[in-house]
Amino acid sequence: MSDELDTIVAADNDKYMIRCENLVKIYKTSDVEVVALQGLDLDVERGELMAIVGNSGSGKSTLLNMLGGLDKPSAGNLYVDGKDLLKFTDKDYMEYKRNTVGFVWQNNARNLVPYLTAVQNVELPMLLNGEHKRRQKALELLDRVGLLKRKNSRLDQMSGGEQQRVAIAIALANDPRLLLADEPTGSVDTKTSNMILDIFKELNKDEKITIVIVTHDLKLADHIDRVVAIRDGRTSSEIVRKRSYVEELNEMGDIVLVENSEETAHEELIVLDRSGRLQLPKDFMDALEIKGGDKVKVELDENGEKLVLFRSGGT
Ligand SMILES: Nc1ncnc2c1ncn2[C@@H]1O[C@H](COP(=O)(O)OP(=O)(O)OP(=O)(O)O)[C@@H](O)[C@H]1O
Repeated sequence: MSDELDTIVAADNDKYMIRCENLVKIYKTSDVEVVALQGLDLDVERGELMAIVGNSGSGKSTLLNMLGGLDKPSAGNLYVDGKDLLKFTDKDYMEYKRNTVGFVWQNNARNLVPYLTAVQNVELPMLLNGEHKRRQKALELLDRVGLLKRKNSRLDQMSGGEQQRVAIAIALANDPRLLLADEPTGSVDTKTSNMILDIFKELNKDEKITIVIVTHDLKLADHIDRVVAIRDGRTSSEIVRKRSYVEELNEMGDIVLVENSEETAHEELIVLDRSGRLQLPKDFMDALEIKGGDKVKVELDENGEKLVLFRSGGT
């Protein structure tokens, strides 16, 4: 690649917090190979708060593990914060996990030490990083997740939702630019789930942290501007929250017409991959009574504006 092209590509990659191009992950066990990601494309802009949804086994956790630097892709390109993860050495990965990315797991046992207090739990990663002023920062982080009053409670004396908020404080201890959350509301009630989402929204707005949430919780996804669906290890569709007219007016001027406008609509879009391939949503396939491997006919309508798809043999 020429120096000039190199610079352009680097600048382009730098615009995004995450760029996945044709990302492939193959797990090899003694006798089988599982293709968990089969050429996934995904761009996430800096400062975005977005969600990834998909059925069990579609590759969500695999993707999150790649983004978190916990596992290496088998092929494709993966840039996070302008860094090319496929070129990472073990040392680069260690620094990346220490400085760039924070992780909130669904399973608290992975985040937390039950016999330590909330504040001790938050201090722990800073201790490992040799950070000074740990206590003060840990208290600030607990305050940010609304748990300052519970600072001296042992984790096993706290509810699941409170533990999850401590887990968020821990994930923030290294000032990550990217926060990854795997089913963060998986085991909590609706009220707690809303509270956790509010914390993410505040962090995203105030601290400009890019946040990627993997979730099965469609109610949670309803409150997020961009939701990307993964099917069979590929990006299949994208749901974008359309801003309401009232919301746009609210943002334009100093007259607040409506305090809290929830009247927004979501629009589902199918994502074309970089080669122009698309994955049809399952309900469309069911409606046309077609399945994978069938042949279909694709035509443009008379104005050349719309794509029309026919079942093979149909008209
Ligand atoms: N370490 C591994 N070794 C072998 N196969 C794996 C491994 N991890 C994941 N897989 C396989 O890769 C595919 C994608 O799994 P993944 O866990 O990413 O899906 P998921 O969408 O996160 O599912 P869930 O919602 O159930 O967590 C599955 O077929 C799974 O069995």
